Amino acid sequence: VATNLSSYVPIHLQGSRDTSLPEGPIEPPTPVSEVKQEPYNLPAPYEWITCDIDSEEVCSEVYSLLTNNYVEDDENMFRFNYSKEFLRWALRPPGYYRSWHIGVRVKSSKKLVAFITGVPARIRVRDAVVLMAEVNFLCVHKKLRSKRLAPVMIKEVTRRVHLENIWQAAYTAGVVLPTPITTCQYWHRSLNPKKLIDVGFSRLGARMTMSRTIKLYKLPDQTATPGFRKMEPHDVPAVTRLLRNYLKQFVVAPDFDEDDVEHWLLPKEDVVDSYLVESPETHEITDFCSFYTLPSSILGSQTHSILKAAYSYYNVSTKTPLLQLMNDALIVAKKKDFDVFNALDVMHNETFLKELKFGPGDGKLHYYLYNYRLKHVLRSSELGLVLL
Ligand SMILES: COc1cccc(CC(=N)NC(=O)c2cccnc2OC2CCNCC2)c1
Repeated sequence: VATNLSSYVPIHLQGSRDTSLPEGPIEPPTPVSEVKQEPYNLPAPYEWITCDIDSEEVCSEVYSLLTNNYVEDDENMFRFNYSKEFLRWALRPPGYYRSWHIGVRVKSSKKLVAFITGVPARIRVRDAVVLMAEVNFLCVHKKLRSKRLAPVMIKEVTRRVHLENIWQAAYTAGVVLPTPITTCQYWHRSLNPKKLIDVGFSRLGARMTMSRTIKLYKLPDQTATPGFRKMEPHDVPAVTRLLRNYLKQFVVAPDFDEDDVEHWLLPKEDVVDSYLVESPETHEITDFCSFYTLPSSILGSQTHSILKAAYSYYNVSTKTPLLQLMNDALIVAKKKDFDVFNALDVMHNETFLKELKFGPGDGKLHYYLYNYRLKHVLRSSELGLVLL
C-alpha cells in the first residue's frame, strides 16, 4: 500500500512527538564563582544604578520613568500607570534582592533613563518546583530607543540572577519572541461603558444607543454569595491551603506558601483586592477571588486622564460557581469605581468570560520561561501563573 510520504514519521521519532531534549532546565547551573563578577558595559554616557525602591525619591523617579515611557496599547491610546505603592508591593516580595532592581542613568545629569527588575518566585512546572526570577518592568526612555540598551539590560539582570545561583526565569511580552510556553488572549468587561466609549477604549455597538449600552453592563448593588467578604490576615493559612490545592491542576503555577500569600494576596488599598467565601454554616473558606489595580494614562482625551482598571489575579472556586464568584468580583470592582475589569484566558477564566459580558481585547500576552524546556506549548487554560 502506497504510504503518503508527508505523513511518514522516521522510526526513531515514532511513538512520541519529540524524543530529543527532555523537559526541564536546558543549560546546567555553573558555579556562582564562574559567573561574570562585574556588570556588563553600557554605552559611554550611561551607568548602572541599583534602585532602592524604599527611597521615596528613587521610587518617584522609577514611577515617572514608567509613567512616561512604559508599555502602551497597540494604538498608543493608553499607557500603563503603575502607582508607587504598587511598585513597592510588586518589587519587595519575600526574599527579594535589592540588586535585582536595576536602573540606568546618565552619568552627567544622573537622570534615570532605563529600568528592569527581577523578583524571586518558586514556580512549579508539572511536578518540579523551580526557584526562578520573575523579570518585569523592562523600560527604556522613548528618546533612547534602538540604542541597544534593552539587550544589555536583559544580560545584566540575568547576570545578577545567576549570582544568586538562580538559573531560570519567567516573563511575559506583547511581542512574539523565541518561544512562548503559551499565548493568552486578554478580555475586558466594561464597568463604566460611557467613560470607556468617551475615551476610545470601547466603541458603541452597532444598533446600540448609549443608554442601552449602560443598561447592558449594569450590575447589582450588592454581591450575591452568602459569606462573601474581604480577606483578612487571620485567613492566610486557610487561603494558602485552598489556593495551593486549586493550583495543583495547572501545568505551570506559583508554589505559594503562607508568607507568599500574606504578601501577594492580603488586600492592600489601591494595589490588590481579595475576597473569600466563608460558609455561614461551617465557617469553612470555600472560594476566593482577587484582582490587582493597574490604572492606565489616557493619552489623547480632553475629558479624562486616567483609566481605572482591575486585573483578574487568582480565583478559586470549590463551592460557589466560578460564574457567580466572578460576578461578585465585578460588583465590588464597580462599587470601587473601576472603569474596566481585565482578565486573561488562563486557568478556568474562559468558562465565565463570555457569559459575564467580557469582550476580547485587541492583543495577546505571550508567556516565556528562560532556560527551561517544555515538550509542548501549553493551552492557556493549563497556565496558573498571573504576572503583574
Ligand atoms: C488599557 O491600557 C493599556 C495600557 C498598555 C497596554 C495595554 C494592552 C496590554 N498589553 N494589556 C495587557 O498586557 C494585559 C491585558 C490583560 C491582562 N493583563 C495584561 O497585562 C498585565 C500582565 C503583563 N504585564 C502588564 C499587565 C492596555
